[in-house]
Formats: sequence, structure tokens, C-alpha cells
Amino acid sequence: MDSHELMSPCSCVWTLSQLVSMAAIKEESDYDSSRSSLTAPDSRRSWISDIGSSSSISVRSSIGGGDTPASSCRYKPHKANQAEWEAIRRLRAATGRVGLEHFRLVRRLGSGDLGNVYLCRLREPWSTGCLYAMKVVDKEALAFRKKLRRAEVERDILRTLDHPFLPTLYADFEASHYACLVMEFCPGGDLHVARQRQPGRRFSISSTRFYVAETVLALEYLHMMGVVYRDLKPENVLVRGDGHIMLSDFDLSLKCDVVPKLLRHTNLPSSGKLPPPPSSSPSSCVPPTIQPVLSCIFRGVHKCHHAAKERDAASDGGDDDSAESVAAATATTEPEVVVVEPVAARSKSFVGTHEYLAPEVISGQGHGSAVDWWTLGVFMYEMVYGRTPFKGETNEKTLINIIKQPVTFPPLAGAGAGEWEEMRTAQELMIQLLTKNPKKRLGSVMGSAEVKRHPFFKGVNWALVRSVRPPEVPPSPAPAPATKKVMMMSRKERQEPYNYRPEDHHFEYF
Ligand SMILES: Nc1ncnc2c1ncn2[C@@H]1O[C@H](COP(=O)(O)OP(=O)(O)OP(=O)(O)O)[C@@H](O)[C@H]1O
Repeated sequence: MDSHELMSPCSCVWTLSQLVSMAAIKEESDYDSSRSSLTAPDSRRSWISDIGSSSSISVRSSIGGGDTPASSCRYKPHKANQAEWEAIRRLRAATGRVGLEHFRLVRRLGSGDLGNVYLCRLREPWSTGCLYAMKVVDKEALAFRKKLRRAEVERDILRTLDHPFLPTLYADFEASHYACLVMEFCPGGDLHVARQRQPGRRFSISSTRFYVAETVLALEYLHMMGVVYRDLKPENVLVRGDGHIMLSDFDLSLKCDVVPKLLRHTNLPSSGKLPPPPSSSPSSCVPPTIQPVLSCIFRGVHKCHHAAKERDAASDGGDDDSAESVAAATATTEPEVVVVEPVAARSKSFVGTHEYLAPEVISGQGHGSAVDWWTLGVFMYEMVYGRTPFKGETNEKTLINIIKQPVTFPPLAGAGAGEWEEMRTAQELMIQLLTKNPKKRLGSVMGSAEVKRHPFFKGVNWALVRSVRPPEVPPSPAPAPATKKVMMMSRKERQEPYNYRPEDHHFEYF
């Protein structure tokens, strides 16, 4: 069969195994592949409830329609000289489009709620060495499960991203009733697995600082693009070939409008006097498009820091009037900060992973970008202590703990003086991130700017984080599959249908 038939409009419905076989390597040897996908325990699965909008959204089969120059974002200035990007660009220039028939699937990297992710490479001989991750979702199955909208949201978000710590979408297209996203391949696995390899199954404070700092930058960019991530956890933080991170999995994310607003540093939550949500420039979660917006701009940050100290000193004493008077005294001289994050966005969807849920998500009172700062606190805690802070014996107990229990820290056995001091600063940051009231949580008013200023990140040069040597650099990917049998998918694996098990994803709390 001519592989181009795949894209011709026809009423045929192909099975995934047929499509995968067509795209798979021609050498049909049956290699044993013990590389089964990594699946997280049930309580760590992500999900979205019907509360809010998901169930009422009509199922539109609008994914893809073939990857043509106009169909997805083609402008990725940060990837300009990257071999993988260049290979796709060259293919598109030669053929006018990118489709499944241009790829060879090598093996399955993993599977999730929406579909399977495959390691693949281009068939063109000149593209040797360029590896990609292809997410394949069955649109019909998703439509049946009322989750097609999630796949569309993920595709739309990926199309807009261009950041060193976020996935690059090289192409997206349809093949029969499958929708395919071709993304950057991360050979280093995820941070959940990486943590298991650490001594005591915990990351050191300096490794934690590195990964958390990169995550902050990724969240900052997402927020500025009007995206609330909502699914931060170590399983979703992948490690690139160079050891830097890449956040993955955007199907639970929330798209919002972001409207820049000017705030003074005195409005920080630690002042105890919060500004009302800006009624003139609210963030809305409805519009389907995302427009890049301005970065945060600071003027006179040194003054900010000084004023913050004064304000903190006043509010530490629990004297609201004192805090207020300091705020008032500095109000006219304080620098202004342009905040472009969707801090006032509100969604009522019950979405996330049990151990990582923010209190406002559980209570259903509406949530916005502050949920990402809560999950950052849980993420950091798990990196440092090897477990999440509110985990109970059951999912229900976990949720109750999140709402009711204060965050506590296990004793740090055998820590030296230096490490103890660093740990104390880390704990301070975690406490501020794990503040149950989202309005008082670090990051809730001025976004990432507040988080980045915390003393835990003292010495971090935010502009150069991507040039810092990561704690671990994964070994180079294996040579091209044509010369390495172990990289090939077995016939059994290629033909295996996507196996959705509803019991893994069912959620019954509300
Ligand atoms: N770019 C990538 N590079 C390497 N592996 C990847 C990549 N993207 C995804 N994977 C692997 O595939 C698995 C499934 O991917 P992903 O989480 O995006 O799917 P999903 O269907 O959206 O899952 P979820 O149930 O978490 O929503 C991941 O856990 C990871 O192991």
C-alpha cells in the first residue's frame, strides 16, 4: 500500500496496529523488548472530574487535519539551529507536509490516560540521529470517553510553546482516527524514576534547587502564556539529553487570558494586606486562543527587597496595623511590577493527582495559577524527603490531610551544619508554597517574581540557569535503530492495541 493513502480522505478506519505497522521499520524481526512503559501507582494518576466544564464540552473532531505549513505553530526561534527542528523543516519544505508515513516507530516510551507515546525517527536517510517522541491518541476512543477536548487543549498549548524547559512540538497530524503529536524526545526518563536512584531515594538540596529553579522558570513562562499547568509532579518532569528538564503532559492544563497589571511590591501576601482581585482586568478561562504577553518587568528590585524585610518584620509580630503602616509608608516609593500571570483565573474543575491537589481544588471554591505554586511545594517536598507531605492511607484521607493538616517535616538525620541551614531555608519556602489559603500563598499575587526572590534561591542566576551543569546528564541515546536491534519495537509491541483500563483512572470522591 502506498503510505500516502493514509492521508487521503476516505471512510476507512485503520486500527492502530495497522497504522503503526505501516509506519514501523520495514525490518520485521521479532526483537524482544522488555522495555515496558512506566506507569505510576493509581493514587498518582492524573484525572479531571466532570465538575466544571469537561463533560459539557461538545466532542468536536477538530484535531489535526494534516500537518501543513498553516496548521500548527511553525515559529520556534529558540530551536532555530536544532538538528531535529531542521530535519522537520527540510522534510516539510520537500513534501509540503509531515505525516505518519514519514516516521519509523522505534519503541513505545510510555502510555497514559490519553494514549501511547512512541520513540520514532524520520525515514529520510539524511535525518539519521534525530529522534522524536510521538504521542498517538485514538480520537474515537477519547470522544467516547468525553476526553477529546483534553487532547485538543494539549495540542493547542504545545503549538504555542517555545521555551528551553518545555516541549517543542515539531509537527502534529492525523492518521485516520488517530491524532499524532511529534515532540522532543527526552532520553533521561522522569524525576520520579531519577529520585529512586538517589541515595536514600532523595535528592540533595543542591539538586533540588536546580530542578525546582528550572521548574519555576517553566511555570513562569506557562503563566505568562496564560496556561495554568495543574499537573506538576515528578513523573511529568522529564530529563532531556543534556540533563535539563522538560515539563510534559498538558492535557489537564487550563488556558486563560492574561491581562498585564501593575502592582507594587507592598501587595505581597506576607504583608497580610492583600489587594482585591483586579476587577478591571480579570483573567478569564474561556477564550480558546493564547497570545504571548510581556515578561515581568522590575524597577528598583533592591528597594523591593528592603521593603519586604521591613514588612515581614512588622507582620511577623502579628501586628496588622504595623504592617499596614509600613505598607502605607512605602506605597508611594515602592517599585512597580508588571504582573502578567493569570493570578485571578478561576476554574472549578476537579483536576490533578490526589497527593498534589491544592486545597482550593478539593474544596471546589475555584482555582487559578496559585495551584501551580502549591504543587511546586509538594514537588519540592517529595524531592527532598522522598514522599509527599499529606499522603494518607487512602486517597480520601490524603484529601482530608491536605485540607486540615499542617505541613510537617521529618527530622533530617545526620545533616551537617551547612546542610541544616540550607534545609531550614528550603522548609521556609515549602511552608510558604504550601499555604492553604491561596490568597496568602507565595506566588499568588505577583506570580513567579515572589517565588524567585525567596532566599532558598540565593545565588541562582535566573537568566543563566539553562547554562548551569545539571546534577546528572543521561548517557547519550543509543545509536540509530537500524544498527541497534535493542532499539526496535517487537512485532508484538508494535501491534499491541492501546489498552485503556478504566479502573486506573476512575475517581469517586465527589
Ligand atoms: N517527550 C518525551 N520523551 C520521552 N518520553 C516521553 C515523552 N513524552 C511522554 N513520554 C513518556 O510517555 C508517558 C506518557 O506520556 P503522557 O504523560 O504525555 O501521556 P498522557 O496520556 O497524557 O498521560 P497522563 O495519564 O499522565 O495524562 C510518560 O509517562 C513518559 O514516560
